[in-house]
Amino acid sequence: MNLKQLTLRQFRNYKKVELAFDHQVNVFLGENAQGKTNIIEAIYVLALAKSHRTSKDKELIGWGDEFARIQGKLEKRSSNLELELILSVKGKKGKINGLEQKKLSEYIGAANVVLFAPEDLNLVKGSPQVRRRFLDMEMGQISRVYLHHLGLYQKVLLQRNHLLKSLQIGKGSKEMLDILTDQMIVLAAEVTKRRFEFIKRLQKWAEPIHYDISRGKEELEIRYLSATNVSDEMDLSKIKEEFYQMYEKQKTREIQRGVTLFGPHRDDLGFSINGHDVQTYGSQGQQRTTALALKLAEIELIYSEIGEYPILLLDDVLSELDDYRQSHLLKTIQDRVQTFVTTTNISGIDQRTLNQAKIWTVSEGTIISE
Ligand SMILES: Nc1ncnc2c1ncn2[C@@H]1O[C@H](COP(=O)(O)OP(=O)(O)OP(=O)(O)O)[C@@H](O)[C@H]1O
Repeated sequence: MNLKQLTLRQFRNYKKVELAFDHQVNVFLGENAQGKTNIIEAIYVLALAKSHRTSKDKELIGWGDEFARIQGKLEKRSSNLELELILSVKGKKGKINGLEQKKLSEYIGAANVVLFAPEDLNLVKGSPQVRRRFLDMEMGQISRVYLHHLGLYQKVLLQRNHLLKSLQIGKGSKEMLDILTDQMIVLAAEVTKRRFEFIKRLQKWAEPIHYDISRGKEELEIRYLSATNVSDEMDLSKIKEEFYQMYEKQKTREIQRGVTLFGPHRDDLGFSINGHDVQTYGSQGQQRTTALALKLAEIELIYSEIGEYPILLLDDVLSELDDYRQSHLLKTIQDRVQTFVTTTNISGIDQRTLNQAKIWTVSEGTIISE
């Protein structure tokens, strides 16, 4: 999949910009705070209708402007694909080939991106929220059904939490709690089952990649961690049954605390190397290798799912990787994966990568190709 053209209108510090891409690798070079990440972010938002840096769409709209528009012309499976996303204070709308999509979940996934940013180096040791977000963003773009169930789960969870807050102060109906719990269990089971399956597939790709980057020394294992007794061997009905029993048992405690204490919104991912937990024992280098292996695995996984390589976005991360890790990255992208890179300093980038690249200079919201 290739992005051929990107047009921005009132997006962050870009009033109006139109860029045509005819190279496999595009490097955005510039000082700090000039708008390099904003370009990477625009491509990410074009594909996923969500930013990787903020949950507030308002921040994406240029200061003093009413709306922002991102348009992209892509080549996917040898045909043309036009995407358009409009963000305004009222909400956002997505168009595919000029047709407005009724739901954003129908828009997301038309284009696929994999982003690797400095905060991803924190994927292993950061908060569980970072890992859940990783799961949801990656799975969302390859499975509409997952996105659909996740959205419904979050809605019911919100209602249930409101009700638990009321019950905590002696208001609200316990019958209603049972109804919402039943609804939530169905969705929680769907989300959990799919996450188990995704982790299994990700593991299949990440393990050999990690083994390779660690020069045959390390075996990576990824686990889905749930505070409940569900496991990846269970079928959907068994998972539901487990959830049902657990929520029954925890009902009084949840009312006392006024919040839903268990479920996919509290789950996590665990990583181990040669049987030892990376979160606890991993060196910085091992965490980096794990994060890189996960990103490279994602690229392969998307290819295996949709038969097309995603677009790779590398935000200020190349200089964080040593030569050996960079050359692994290069091996993956070579002639296959269209890549957008931001950097403040070209010297941190492998010369072979630069040989295939077009360099764009970014300064105060203007972009010039060199
Ligand atoms: N909504 C907005 N409207 C206008 N300008 C904005 C908006 N949001 C951010 N900016 C501006 O965008 C610039 C930051 O751009 P960006 O985050 O892309 O920096 P960068 O070039 O990637 O820098 P660094 O190397 O430090 O990450 C800042 O000057 C900031 O003031």
